[in-house]
Amino acid sequence: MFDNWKIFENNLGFIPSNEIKEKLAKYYEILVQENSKYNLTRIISEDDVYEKHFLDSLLFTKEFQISNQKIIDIGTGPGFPGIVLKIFFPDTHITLIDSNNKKINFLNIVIDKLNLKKIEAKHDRAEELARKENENYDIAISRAVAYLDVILELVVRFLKIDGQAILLKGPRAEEEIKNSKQIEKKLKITLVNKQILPDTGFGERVNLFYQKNISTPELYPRDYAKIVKESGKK
Ligand SMILES: C[S@@+](CC[C@H](N)C(=O)[O-])C[C@H]1O[C@@H](n2cnc3c(N)ncnc32)[C@H](O)[C@@H]1O
Repeated sequence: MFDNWKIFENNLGFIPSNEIKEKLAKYYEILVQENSKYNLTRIISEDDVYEKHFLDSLLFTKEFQISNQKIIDIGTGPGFPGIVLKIFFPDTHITLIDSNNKKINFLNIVIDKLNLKKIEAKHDRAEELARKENENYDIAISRAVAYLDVILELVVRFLKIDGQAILLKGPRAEEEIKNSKQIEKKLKITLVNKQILPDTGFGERVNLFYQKNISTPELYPRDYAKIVKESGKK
């Protein structure tokens, strides 16, 4: 049974309620049970999942309010950060999207067994769903999905005007910003905040916050092969 709640208190400023703890425990149990069937994560020890997946999914909320927001988690995989955000902030409306249908099947089991509300899991590619849903979300969030220039193009059309993209990144974020081919100018999105979190034992985390101020030009997102080719990275 996970008991290092001190690390949550140190990093978030509070210890989760019993109701949240119960939901996290159930989520962890399903993750372990279903991992081999759905090929979800290589990190599986209890402490690691709580610290490197659950806590890491939440660190940005120290500086950023998400209550009542309409959020899409792009390339959510086993539900990071989307399921964790739903457990901690039940009043948000969350859409999870992933191009791998196995992950969606797993997420539907979690949603059902944890009895989560105002959350849905969609099987689609971000670049295709973005055109169908067009400028429909307050926040588009993504963790560990693609190189900076690629992920920016995948997320931008989901956002309403004035919406924010939040990219949860690791220690290579600075290098990705430096090597960026300035796609944000074309996408009409601006880096407004950079949250650099100290290394608490699982590597430095860098969360990037982008603001969209005007409508996304019709050209974007382009098809995936084109995006990747132009950025030079996956
Ligand atoms: C490395 S995993 C990260 C999963 C999760 N966000 C995490 O932090 O553990 C990347 C996920 O993005 C999904 N993905 C990659 N490209 C995508 C796209 N164009 N549209 C939707 N999902 C995509 C993959 O199927 C995979 O589940």
